Amino acid sequence: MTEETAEREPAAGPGAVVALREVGVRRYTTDQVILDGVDWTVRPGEHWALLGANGAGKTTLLRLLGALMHPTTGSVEVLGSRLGRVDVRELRARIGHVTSAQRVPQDLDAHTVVLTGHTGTVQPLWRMYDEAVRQRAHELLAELEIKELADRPYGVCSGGQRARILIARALMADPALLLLDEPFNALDLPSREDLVEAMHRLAEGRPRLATVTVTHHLEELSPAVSHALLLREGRILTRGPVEETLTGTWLTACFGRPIAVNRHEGRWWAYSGRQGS
Ligand SMILES: Nc1ncnc2c1ncn2[C@@H]1O[C@H](COP(=O)(O)OP(=O)(O)OP(=O)(O)O)[C@@H](O)[C@H]1O
Repeated sequence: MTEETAEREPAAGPGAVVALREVGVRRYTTDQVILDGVDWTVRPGEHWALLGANGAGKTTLLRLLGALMHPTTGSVEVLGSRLGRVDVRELRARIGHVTSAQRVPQDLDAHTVVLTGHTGTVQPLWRMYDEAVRQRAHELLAELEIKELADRPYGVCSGGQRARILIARALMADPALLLLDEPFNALDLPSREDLVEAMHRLAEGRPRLATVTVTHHLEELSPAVSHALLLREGRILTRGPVEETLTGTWLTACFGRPIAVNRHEGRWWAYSGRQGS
């Protein structure tokens, strides 16, 4: 099995949330190839898991989707706008991007952090938040089941609570595309399960929302995850419906060691046997 087994992507057609064609990213300083030949379409209502070993290019791919960088070669279309031909600030405002790189003043309370999602700012712009906007922030906290955190400083919230606050913040713009870069990082088991459940509910309540989640662990995927893209050394190994892509064979190829995969009631788990056993 080689990279060439990733068949060519059919034309995206109108209405695609994301359409990447022959995308390459290269570092000019070192000439390092970070992404190469990436063809990918995400459609409304699809929920993608983005998997690959450390350094495979997952975060870079997510940054392209978030209009935070441009490709070196190929074309990136997000929400109908082609990068390079559009005001990226306007485009970014329509994309929800949850990443640990998000700067959040630690003394802001959770409700205010969510409000900053309305303006896409680090600090609150109070004159921009009317009663309806404030109410919406409360509703999103309630939807993520953290309404009791409204007045709590972000800095004292736990990792799982922060993840949900940042998701609520990202949803303030009512995005058609939600990007999540390792949202489960460092969560304990109950927090992980709460977040998996929250992601599931979110998907069910928003039939046209598309999501892309970078993760290292299949256990973190909600039953709503419909598709997966597996990256290896900057190239797509395989992409498509989870039934076809989240298999022991593909994950073994992706991570370079034997991996067995199981699924039960929509949830996944994976483990690696001893080499050669
Ligand atoms: N700004 C940069 N300057 C130099 N190299 C970079 C830069 N950004 C990414 N890279 C390199 O590109 C490769 C892919 O990085 P990326 O962060 O996209 O991988 P990843 O799959 O998200 O990894 P991880 O699972 O470890 O987070 C790595 O080798 C990384 O060192």
